[in-house]
Amino acid sequence: MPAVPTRFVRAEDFAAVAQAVLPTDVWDYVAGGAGDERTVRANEEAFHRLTLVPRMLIDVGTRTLHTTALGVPLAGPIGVAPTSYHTMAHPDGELAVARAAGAAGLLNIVSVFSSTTLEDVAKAATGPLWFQLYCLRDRGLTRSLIERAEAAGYRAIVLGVDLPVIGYRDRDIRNAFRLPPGVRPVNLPVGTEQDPTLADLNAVLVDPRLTWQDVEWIRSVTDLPLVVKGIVAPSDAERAVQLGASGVLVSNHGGRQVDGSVATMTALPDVLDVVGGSAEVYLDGGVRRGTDVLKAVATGARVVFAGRPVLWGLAVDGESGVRAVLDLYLRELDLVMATCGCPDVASIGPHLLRNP
Ligand SMILES: Cc1cc2nc3c(=O)[nH]c(=O)nc-3n(C[C@H](O)[C@H](O)[C@H](O)COP(=O)(O)O)c2cc1C
Ligand SMILES: CC(C)CC(=O)C(=O)O
Repeated sequence: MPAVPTRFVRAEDFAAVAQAVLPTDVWDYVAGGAGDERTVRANEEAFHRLTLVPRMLIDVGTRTLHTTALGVPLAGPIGVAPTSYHTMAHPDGELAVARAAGAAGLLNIVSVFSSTTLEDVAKAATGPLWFQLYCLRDRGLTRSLIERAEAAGYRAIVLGVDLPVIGYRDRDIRNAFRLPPGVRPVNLPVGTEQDPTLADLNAVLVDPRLTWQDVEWIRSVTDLPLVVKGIVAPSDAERAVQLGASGVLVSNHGGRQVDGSVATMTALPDVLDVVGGSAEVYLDGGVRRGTDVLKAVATGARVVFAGRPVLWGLAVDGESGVRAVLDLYLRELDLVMATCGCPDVASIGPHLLRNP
């Protein structure tokens, strides 16, 4: 692994520099959440509340972080959460993120609201990709996106179910946030002439009438494995798995949808109790440190994902900035595994948690 540049010793060191280089409204869009941003903070605080009980005198001379997600080999149990419109943060946008994730050997979930076509992202990628879909009002278009993702080599469909509408985001409302010039949802047939707010643009495209029947429909139109993203209720997780989901991504959208929503690390154990035996369970929200990754994996998450930190790295230095952020997670995880007595991911378990 490359040496850590001393200026950036933790993922959050990238945030301050990203804030300085991004226009204020773009920074607010990335950093912000719904309402008072209590859930944005709660996601991180839930990690802080969990304490570890490291184990000693276990041979950790040879360590591996390798794991799999739905059979896909990965260099570690940390991946890139889907986030929209990467060219807002850096001109190389999604291509830089795909190259960095591929070089690190980590899973990259690409948003349907990418500012580079899903085909171009797939061409640039050297590692595994999953495609995150919102079900659109136009079902023909929704289906064609799934077919395009299949043809381009994406290995799973990640259906986002927590965004029937964009949440009440104070910062974006104050800024009347619009996409910057030249940044467009290029996977979708949206004209370049309009200039609506992001929330209005979204309302035209995404279907707020989505129900479980539509999950069944999406399941039926693809052979790719289905992951349902945006679930915190165990009963929702159960239903998703009953309808054929291979994985559940426990997420509150980084606190961007429902202020006051339960923190994802608080929700995770209950979801695992219900579906942990029959599906893979992933988590995102507030993962900032290798210790956070360890705590989520110890609780039972297969892979965890980072959203904002990847955008910080992208804004700071394109592909190498993203690579540096991902390497920090891997480096921190490697060291915390060693110091907790875990030579591999399989040996990370609930015995490491004080109050699992
Ligand atoms: C700027 C931004 C854009 C996002 N866009 C999407 C998106 O297009 N699709 C999606 O499923 N989730 C989206 N998310 C949510 C992330 O996938 C993820 O759930 C969240 O960022 C994880 O929390 P973290 O940022 O604390 O790591 C977005 C998040 C941010 C910060
Ligand atoms: C374009 C938006 C719907 C992307 C998103 O999910 C978000 O901003 O949280």
